[in-house]
Amino acid sequence: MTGPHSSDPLTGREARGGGPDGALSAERVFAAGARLAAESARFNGFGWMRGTSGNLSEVVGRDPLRLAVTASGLDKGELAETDVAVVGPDGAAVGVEGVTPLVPSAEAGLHARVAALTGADAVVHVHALSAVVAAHHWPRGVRLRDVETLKGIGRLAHDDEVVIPVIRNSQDMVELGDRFEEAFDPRTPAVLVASHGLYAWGADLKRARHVTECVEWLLSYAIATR
Ligand SMILES: CSCCC(=O)C(=O)COP(=O)(O)O
Ligand SMILES: [Zn+2]
Repeated sequence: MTGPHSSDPLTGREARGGGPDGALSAERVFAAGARLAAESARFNGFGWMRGTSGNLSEVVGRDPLRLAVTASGLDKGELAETDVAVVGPDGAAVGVEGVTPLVPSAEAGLHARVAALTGADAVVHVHALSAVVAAHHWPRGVRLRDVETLKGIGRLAHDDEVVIPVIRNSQDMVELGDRFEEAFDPRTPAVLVASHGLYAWGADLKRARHVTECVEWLLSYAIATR
C-alpha cells in the first residue's frame, strides 16, 4: 500500500496532500474514478478532450467537501479508474487510505468552487473547439433563444433568452473561481472560459454529460448561424 505522500508513478511528481480522510474509502474513490474515466474516453472520442486536455470531477463528500478529480497531465482517452485524485475545497490533494496520491488536475480548485457554488455533484471541463470559437465571437456571453435544444440544459426553448456567460482565462484558480462566481447564472449550468474551454455541471455525471453535449451543440449552432 502506498502512503499519502508517495510520488505519482506516471509523472514522478509528489502530491502534496493533507492527512488521510478516514471517512472516504478507496472503493468509493475508484468507483468515481471508473465513471470519470468512462466519460473522459467518451469526450476524447468527440475531440473535446484531446491529448491531456480537460478534466472531470465528482463530489464524494460534502461535509467537508471532497471531490474525486481526474489526475493531471494524463492522456484523457486512456484513463483507468485509479487515475484519480481526491481534493478538498481549495483543490489541494487529500489522502485516502489505499489510494495512491496522484497529482490532481491543475484545475481542481475551480471544480471545487463550481461544486460549492452550484450544489452540483459533477463538473465537466472540456476543450471543445466550439467553446473557444464562441467565446472569441461573443466575449460578453453567448445569447441563445428559440431553439429546442435549450430544453436539454433545463431552459425554455422559446420565449426565454439564455446567455451562456464567458469569463477571462487565468491559470490562477482562485482568480478564475472569483470570475466564475461573479458570472455564473444558477439557471444555466455552463460557463465558457475564453481561449480555453467549457465548464458544465449537473446533479450527477450523466446529467453533466448531457448538459455538456447540448451546450456544445448550441455553441456550434450559434457559430453556424451567426
Ligand atoms: C493541454 S491541456 C492544458 C491544461 C488544461 O487546460 C487542462 O484542461 C488539463 O489539465 P489537467 O491538469 O487536468 O491535466
Ligand atoms: Zn483546461
